[in-house]
Amino acid sequence: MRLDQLAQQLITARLIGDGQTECTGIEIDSRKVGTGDLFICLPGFTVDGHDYAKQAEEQGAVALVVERELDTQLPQLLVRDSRMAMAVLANTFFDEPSRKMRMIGVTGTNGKTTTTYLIERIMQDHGVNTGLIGTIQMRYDGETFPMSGTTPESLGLQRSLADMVDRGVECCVMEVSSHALEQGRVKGTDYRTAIFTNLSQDHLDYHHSMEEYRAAKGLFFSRLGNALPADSSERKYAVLNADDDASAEYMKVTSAEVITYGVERECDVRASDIRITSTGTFFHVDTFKGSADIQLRMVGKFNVYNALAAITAALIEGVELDRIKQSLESVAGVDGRVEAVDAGQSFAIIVDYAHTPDGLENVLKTVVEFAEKRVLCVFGCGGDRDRTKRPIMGRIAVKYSDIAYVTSDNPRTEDPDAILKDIEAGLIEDGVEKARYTLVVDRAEAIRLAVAEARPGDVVLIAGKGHETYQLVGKQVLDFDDRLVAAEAVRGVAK
Ligand SMILES: CC(=O)N[C@H]1[C@@H](OP(=O)(O)OP(=O)(O)OC[C@H]2O[C@@H](n3ccc(=O)[nH]c3=O)[C@H](O)[C@@H]2O)O[C@H](CO)[C@@H](O)[C@@H]1O[C@H](C)C(=O)N[C@@H](C)C(=O)N[C@H](CCC(=O)O)C(=O)O
Ligand SMILES: Nc1ncnc2c1ncn2[C@@H]1O[C@H](COP(=O)(O)OP(=O)(O)OP(=O)(O)O)[C@@H](O)[C@H]1O
Ligand SMILES: N[C@H](CCC[C@H](N)C(=O)O)C(=O)O
Ligand SMILES: [Mg+2]
Repeated sequence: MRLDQLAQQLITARLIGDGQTECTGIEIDSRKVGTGDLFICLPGFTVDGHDYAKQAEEQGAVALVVERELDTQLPQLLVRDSRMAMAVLANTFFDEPSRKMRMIGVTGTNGKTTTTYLIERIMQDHGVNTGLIGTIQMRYDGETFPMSGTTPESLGLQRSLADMVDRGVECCVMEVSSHALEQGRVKGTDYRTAIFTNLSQDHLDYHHSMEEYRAAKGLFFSRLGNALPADSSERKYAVLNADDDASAEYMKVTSAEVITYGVERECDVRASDIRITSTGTFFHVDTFKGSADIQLRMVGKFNVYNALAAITAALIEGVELDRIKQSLESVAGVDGRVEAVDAGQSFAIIVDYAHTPDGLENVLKTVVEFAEKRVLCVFGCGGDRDRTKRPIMGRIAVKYSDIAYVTSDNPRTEDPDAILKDIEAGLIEDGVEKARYTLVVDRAEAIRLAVAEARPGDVVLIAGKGHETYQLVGKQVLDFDDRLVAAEAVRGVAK
């Protein structure tokens, strides 16, 4: 595509140099630039992409997108915000792929991955070729691709969506994080349905306050339908959790049709008669397309909410309720979410991805319900992330468990001991007795201690890392899988 054609999409951009330049690709990482690429200089959070323009040029870049004019022979497109420009350019370059599929996006603090997996299963079972993008992986057309975060940058996203279209994908269900919304990673992506799961504390390192965090998620609903031409008859849907107070605000800012789901409050898709056991969750659901009894194989009241969100999205897509029921009942679980580890031990071990105060409270409440005896909870808090959630999670862990093993969960560049101390601060403030918890920096050791302590009827809950197969320490990525470490610990104790 010619540079001046791309420039046309940005009315305030200033083109410096030859607009006839043909750009055969777009790139944001100088190390990946190839001949013919347009290199977009992003002022990052750690380094400035403008400093890599020279390297990009040496690797074959033919033009640049910049926020300040650089001293170079290459043609430049001068823009106010290159991250936002990237979203527009990528969407244009890849020919607006989101308009060629049915797009379903899921935002919220917890439950995004689970909800997307449920929707993917229902749509696939219904014969719709469906792609998925989220925390665990991206997958479509029988292939899986690793992910380094939850929602890709706009460039990677549009590239992947275009590939999905080329490979016959008809529907794409994806997680949309608050970081993504705030940074414009999904700008211009045309969603048919936007789902909200819930809002609770997380990421305050990035969003600073709950108000800012709530507003970031609100962008998903206020922008919904904005990409449509005025005369379009295409409908847009905001699927909101009636039991979460933030929904009232999102209802006000969206021009899409609102459909609500929930348990406690009056809503369009409502569950009742919820019964939780150690092997599954039963509920009755009344919808605008009939009623059903559903027996999930997944445990926890929170999974009823995830299922309700998935049911609503699938009803919008025209799937019949009894087909939805069949699909939901066939899902054994999501990788690393309330996943049982069975190494032949006489007590239960559960690995879960709860890494927020609300997530931890929910999973612990669930475990407490079916634990015959004690609950032993191994958990930590991520480094270089929201520090204010640490003492809160500490308090929650001791409130619901008999012994808490406070340990490391991706300390990243922070001092692991200091993170544990931040968690302990909440316990010291509350005067929690020392016998109720222990600080163990080494996560494998913490798991071994919990497993050695466990007796028949107890439950060991290992929270925070779920599907992750690594521990991030400093800049290193070390192999680590809670499920394997727990199974090894059981074998070690048995010896
Ligand atoms: C805070 C944040 O969102 N950071 C993202 C951002 O990093 P950054 O701005 O620091 O990038 P940078 O390293 O400064 O680089 C700036 C530019 O220079 C370029 N560069 C850099 C080095 C070089 O040699 N050559 C070069 O061209 C880079 O490619 C980039 O274009 O852009 C990077 C590249 O796209 C992302 O990988 C990175 O995510 C980091 C890893 C991250 O931790 N993000 C988290 C906070 C995040 O976004 N999480 C949410 C999930 C939240 C949830 O699930 O609840 C997510 O959606 O993933
Ligand atoms: N609807 C929900 N409400 C509250 N907690 C939930 C809900 N669904 C899942 N959880 C808890 O949160 C954890 C993470 O769930 P999931 O991976 O589906 O969320 P996510 O929003 O994708 O997380 P991330 O922001 O890291 O991508 C689960 O392991 C579970 O403990
Ligand atoms: N999407 C979340 C995942 C947290 C997972 C947890 N294991 C941690 O590293 O804190 C984040 O990037 O903040
Ligand atoms: Mg996720």
